Amino acid sequence: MMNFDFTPEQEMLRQTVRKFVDKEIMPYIKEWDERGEFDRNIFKRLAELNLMGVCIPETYGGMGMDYNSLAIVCEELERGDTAFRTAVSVHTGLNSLTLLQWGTEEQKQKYLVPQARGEKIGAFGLTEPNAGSDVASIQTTAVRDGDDYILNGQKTWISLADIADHFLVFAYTDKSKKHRGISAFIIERTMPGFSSRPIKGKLGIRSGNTGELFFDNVRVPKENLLGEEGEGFKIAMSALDNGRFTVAAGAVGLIMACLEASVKYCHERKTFGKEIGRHQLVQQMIARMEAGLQISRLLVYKVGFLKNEGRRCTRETSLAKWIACDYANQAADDAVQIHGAYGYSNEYPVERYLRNSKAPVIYEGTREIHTIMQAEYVLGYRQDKPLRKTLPAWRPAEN
Ligand SMILES: CCCCCCCC(=O)SCCNC(=O)CCNC(=O)[C@H](O)C(C)(C)COP(=O)(O)OP(=O)(O)OC[C@H]1O[C@@H](n2cnc3c(N)ncnc32)[C@H](O)[C@@H]1OP(=O)(O)O
Repeated sequence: MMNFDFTPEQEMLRQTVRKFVDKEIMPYIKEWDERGEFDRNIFKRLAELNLMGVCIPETYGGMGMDYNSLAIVCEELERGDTAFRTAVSVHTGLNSLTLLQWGTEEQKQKYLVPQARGEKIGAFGLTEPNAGSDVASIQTTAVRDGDDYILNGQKTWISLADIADHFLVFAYTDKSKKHRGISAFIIERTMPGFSSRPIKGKLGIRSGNTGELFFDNVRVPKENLLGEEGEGFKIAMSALDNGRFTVAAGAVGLIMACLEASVKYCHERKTFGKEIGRHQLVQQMIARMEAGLQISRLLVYKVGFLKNEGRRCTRETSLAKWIACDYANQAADDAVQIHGAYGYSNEYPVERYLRNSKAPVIYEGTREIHTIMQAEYVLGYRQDKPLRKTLPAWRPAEN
């Protein structure tokens, strides 16, 4: 059965996040963006609003809502700013859901529960200076030493690098096995030999924290191996399935923001004796934004639906991520164009939208990676195999 209605709980959730964004992000975002600093208080507030583990089961400290509720949170947050949605994507999408899927009961109790409650922040360390799209090229190593592993290497472009308490980190335990020799580890910031530093001078998502991680003989107990040795590549990819879903949902929010600002400006600004909204080439841009919004939303909620059913949806997620981020990038470009010269200044928010819209087209699989994946699926070169551990289907809480 298909149902496009939101539940009263989902509507309430949307209103909660929207109110939070309007009151606690919008008035300050220009200043945070200019300063290029992440406001740590945001996480505290998100935790107070129970938004740090929306779709994590209540038994693990979350709200127990469905996967589309997470999409709603991401949409509304990115309507405020891409950086804050990115933070939630990393904390919940890439980290917490991966712990839920692959973690042992002990790991869930120790790491997932405090993350879902918002007491601790989680992040994800995969990309390296010489390994972005080509994940199997990572050089970080983890060598077994008694009951521990010794990690050495470096990660870059890590969201929340200087903020997170826990990181999922990917390293080779056996280089000879190629991608099947990568393993996943839970690393704590306090482990000796771990350090981080911020990356400065970003085009966009300036109010977010992005940085590098360094592992200098970090001793990690074997209990912190996530999944089995050699399962790291699959764990990273399944984490990206969750992360990309939230990125796509966020892109929907960015299109909403572009439309909101553009519609307002279309009614305010007059040229040739009429509101600019009356000019057909401006209308074309507005129509393209609306089409992008509706198409992207359908793709995102379909992924949420499949996730609720407990079905693997790598293919659908990749499509949603690619299309929604491309539309958001186009919508931001159109929004600046509609605002003309004013769109080029930070007097209006649309220049920030354009700068921000570029990151999601690059991170969590570039536009090019997703284009290739889609072609490979259609041509029959790529098939999704069943996984040893799957993300649990969503079940409504019993009263
Ligand atoms: C802009 C400023 C901020 C920048 C921030 C940057 C930080 C980030 O974005 S974080 C991560 C970004 N990185 C990515 O998104 C990586 C992009 N690359 C990919 O997605 C993949 O490597 C991709 C699609 C190219 C495929 O790689 P490829 O080497 O062909 O692997 P592939 O053959 O498909 O799969 C290898 C194995 O993994 C399994 N696998 C593939 N996908 C999945 C999945 N989704 N779930 C589980 N297992 C999977 C396969 O079944 C296969 O298993 P087996 O070993 O049993 O055969």
